[in-house]
Amino acid sequence: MGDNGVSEMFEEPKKGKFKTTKKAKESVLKQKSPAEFFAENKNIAGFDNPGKSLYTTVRELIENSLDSAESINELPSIEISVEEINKMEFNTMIGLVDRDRVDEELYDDFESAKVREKRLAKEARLQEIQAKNASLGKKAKEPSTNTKGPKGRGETSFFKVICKDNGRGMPHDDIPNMFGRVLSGTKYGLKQTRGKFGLGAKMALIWSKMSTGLPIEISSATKGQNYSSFCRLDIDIHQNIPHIHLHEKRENKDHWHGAEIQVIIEGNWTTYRSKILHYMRQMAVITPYSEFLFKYFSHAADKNMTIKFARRTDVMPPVPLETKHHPSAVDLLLIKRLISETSKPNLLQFLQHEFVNISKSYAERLIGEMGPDFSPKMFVKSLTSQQIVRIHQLFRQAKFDDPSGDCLSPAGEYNLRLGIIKELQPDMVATHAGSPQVFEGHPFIVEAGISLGGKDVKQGVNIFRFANRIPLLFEQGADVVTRTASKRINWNSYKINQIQDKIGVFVSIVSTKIPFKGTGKEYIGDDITEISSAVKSSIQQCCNQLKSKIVKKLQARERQDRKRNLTRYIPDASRAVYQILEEMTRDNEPKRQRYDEKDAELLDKVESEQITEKTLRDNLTQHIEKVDYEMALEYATQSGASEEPREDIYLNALENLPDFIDFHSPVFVLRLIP
Ligand SMILES: Nc1ncnc2c1ncn2[C@@H]1O[C@H](COP(=O)(O)OP(=O)(O)OP(=O)(O)O)[C@@H](O)[C@H]1O
Repeated sequence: MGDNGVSEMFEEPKKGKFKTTKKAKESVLKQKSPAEFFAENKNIAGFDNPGKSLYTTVRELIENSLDSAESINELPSIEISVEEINKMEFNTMIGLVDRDRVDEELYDDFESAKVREKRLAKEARLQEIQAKNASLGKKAKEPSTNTKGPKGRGETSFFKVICKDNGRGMPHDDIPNMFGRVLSGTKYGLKQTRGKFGLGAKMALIWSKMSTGLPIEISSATKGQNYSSFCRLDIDIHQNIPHIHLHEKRENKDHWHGAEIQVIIEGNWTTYRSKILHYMRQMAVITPYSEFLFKYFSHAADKNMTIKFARRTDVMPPVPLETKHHPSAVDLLLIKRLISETSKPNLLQFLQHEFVNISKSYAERLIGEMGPDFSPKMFVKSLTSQQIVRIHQLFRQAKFDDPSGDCLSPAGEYNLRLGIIKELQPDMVATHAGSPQVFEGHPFIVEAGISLGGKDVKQGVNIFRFANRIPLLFEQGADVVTRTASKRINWNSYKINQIQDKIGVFVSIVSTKIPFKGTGKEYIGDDITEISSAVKSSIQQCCNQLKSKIVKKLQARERQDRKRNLTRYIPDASRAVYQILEEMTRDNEPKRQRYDEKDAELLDKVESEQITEKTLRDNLTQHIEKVDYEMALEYATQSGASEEPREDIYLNALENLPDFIDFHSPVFVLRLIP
């Protein structure tokens, strides 16, 4: 169709010629703000339903608090409270007068008299059966769901969630945008952080806006600030901008620093209670240097709870460092952005300073390889689109050293072990910290721990997953850790029974980029070979450590059993032998002469009662002791001194000093390795 045709199509139609004149003119193209998009697709950010939304809100607030305290090297102290608000209280809060129902039949939970009668009769019958069963000692059967009360969505529950931390706080003027503009945050650089998307806190606010219509309240103060900021705001979803109700500075007499966020949302405590508590417990495992005070307030006093997760160490992993991009991990768009943001004037300096692992000489070689229209001195901002594509292509094909893991801050084997012992109290535990590795130009470190036994651990494999020190509780089945632990580890070969033993598998992965599937940060896919093989090898390392402990334990038990079994036969054996000896003493003279001297002497001793049944018993006991000792000695000599029972001791430097001093004693040297 020529240009004329197009203009014809959009030409104002002649009056009366077409019926749909206006509609034809209107464009169907619409735009959505990011806030609108996430409000409509809140499930992708972990806000699937009221229960999950309560869980995700708690989680996002805690993770922000941890990021904040750790960023200023402050041992995190976080208080989180969840307070149930019933509908009446909520209505009072928003100034809505509660109204009694008038037209009962209008309601979803309405039950006609006939239906009610039927249900009650059924319930009574069931109760009768249960009472009968109980009197016969049979196990009571759970009542089936269709005998429960009338159908209906039930009373909605609202919750006030407050999270207070001792972190860095926020600059007064930034607060509205940090909480009222979707996709804004301070964690976008190339750095290991829990937060990444600039979305979590805003989603809590969007959910509060959708479910209760109430604003979020933020109090915050930075270190040394003589005032604290208070901000009450909600979000203009269509424009994706904060809508500020109140933003003021207040006195900060106690010189407090940190943030306190309060949000009132719809939720469901009953269905997500255990998830929230599991999350807290796992967070306590991976951050034993933090203290958490979790409080739940309900109208039913017996549901109230206060749980304190105490700090067990003052040693915190170092603050992760921001790093530059690795040339093999950048795409075209990113190269263009780096070019527009760089302060370096020419191509040589740009390559050398905006990427890791490109030295000056390597940059020169790369530029030579790019072709004749490139030169080291050329103005980087004058590069054409084609030239940028050429750089990108070369980055893809050229060889670069792997990025180092220096910018990462793993939990540390010591902390992981401490966390596992503190929270699970297992019978056995082994931990392993892998060395830094790389996927798609991003460094990552895998640490693992395997525990056997312990409290609140089910039989079989119990997976505990952590990514950038966040516990991951959902979508476990597809996660790389679950897949590896359940499909690629031959537990039997480590003398571990996958079905009967209570196995705890802890895997913590840290990276500048965690390849989460989706924005909900629920699981890491199983499709990155480098990560899945690092996970497998870390678990295997732990299993190997456990195997030698298990084998020793089994051998010790075997020894004990063998000794016990032999000892059990001593009385019978000595009695039987003694009876035979006694009988032989009664033999007549000619028969006796056939015995050799030694045997005759023995029989004399039995006759004169120098040897009794007790003598035999004592000698046999002594012999078993001796054999047992000799066998243990033989095992120790065969397996060598290195196989002697050993326990690893973990020492952690109070400060992150690399130049440790060796401690010398006449019999050992203690060397600390960073
Ligand atoms: N407790 C807090 N203390 C200090 N700053 C905070 C706190 N909570 C939020 N912020 C600031 O607000 C910003 C936005 O937080 P938000 O939770 O929306 O996103 P994020 O944490 O950056 O990323 P993600 O969506 O992945 O969690 C953060 O980047 C941080 O700078």
